[in-house]
Amino acid sequence: MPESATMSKNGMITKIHTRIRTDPFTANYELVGKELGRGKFAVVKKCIEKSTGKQYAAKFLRLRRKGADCRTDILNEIAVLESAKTNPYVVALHEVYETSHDIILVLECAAGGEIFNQCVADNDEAFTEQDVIRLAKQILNGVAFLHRNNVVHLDLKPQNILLTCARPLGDIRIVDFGLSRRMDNITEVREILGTPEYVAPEILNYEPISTATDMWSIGVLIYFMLTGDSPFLGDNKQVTFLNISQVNIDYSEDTFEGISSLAIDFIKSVLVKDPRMRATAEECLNHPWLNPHPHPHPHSHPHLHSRSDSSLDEQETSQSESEPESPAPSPELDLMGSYRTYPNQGELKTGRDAFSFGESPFPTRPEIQQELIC
Ligand SMILES: Nc1ncnc2c1ncn2[C@@H]1O[C@H](COP(=O)(O)OP(=O)(O)OP(=O)(O)O)[C@@H](O)[C@H]1O
Repeated sequence: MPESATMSKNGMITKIHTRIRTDPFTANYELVGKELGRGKFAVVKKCIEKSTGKQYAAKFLRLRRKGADCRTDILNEIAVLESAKTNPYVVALHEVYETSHDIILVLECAAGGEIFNQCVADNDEAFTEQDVIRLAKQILNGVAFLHRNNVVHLDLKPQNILLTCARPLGDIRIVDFGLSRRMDNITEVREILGTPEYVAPEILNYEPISTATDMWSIGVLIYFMLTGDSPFLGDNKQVTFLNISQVNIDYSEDTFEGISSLAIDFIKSVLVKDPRMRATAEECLNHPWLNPHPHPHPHSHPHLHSRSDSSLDEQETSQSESEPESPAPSPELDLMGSYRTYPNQGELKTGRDAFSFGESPFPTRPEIQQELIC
């Protein structure tokens, strides 16, 4: 029986099609190994389906959080996973169980773990720029799919981008749709959501959230994947928020040593304060950085150690084979119908001139500090 509730609250979808099983989870699955991870309200454990011997990740979501019933939030997470089931880069939902305390999402197991680990790894464990290009295309493919379906993720960060395999480097899977929202069910979302380092300026300014909010997080994510540095991270949350609010970014040659100027240009196209001026996921997929270049950058970067077994597929296209119905738009045409051009490498600016304190006022609303989900 499909779940019957259909009401939406603040962009949440609660109509789901997956049957919620109430027979014992442990009758059908065996928990194995240690935890795969945990978040604020969930623990994720590896399990084996007894009937098939297949490995999955069981996400145990507490039904009550801080004394409140969170069933609606969990149904929303399930509904978003269902809506993206044809996209290969969104983690697949296999089954759902309910116990007296938890709802258990049986998910495809992304055995390679979080990309975070490789972002901060040294030398031979770290991503090459070619790795980042391949993985960025996959992330954007998944996010473009969500955005075409009017879904915003709102918590894109390296802990929520997993790998099917770490070595050899596999493919990405986007996880954790706990904060995701449907944009067409609401006129505006004015909630404070996300993780401090990755939140967009409009969130700090208490302005409406849109698909562009995810694009900001993608800019932060790609910066981190390329350099190993979190671009806005300060010594404390206030400094981090100030850096975000003023778009204080280090594009210096030191930080980007050996990284192509096209990569910097890509990041600059999304780390733009005005959400309306940010490149969309589709535009990003058409950015020259992500499309084969006849003269690859010859230098290496200390963080971006070259990997002989890199699984880069230069031929990988921006659109997944599973989405033939969605042809890529013209590279220059954005959703507003206006034209966006990508600057040549020669026009790119690098250096610390991006650092300027005191231009735009930092939001002082006390509730922003309080409400931010950290
Ligand atoms: N399908 C999966 N395969 C392997 N590991 C997973 C899977 N899903 C989640 N994990 C691991 O568990 C961690 C927590 O999962 P997830 O982010 O979905 O939980 P959460 O409680 O919703 O997190 P948050 O508190 O950030 O909202 C992930 O960062 C990841 O390391």
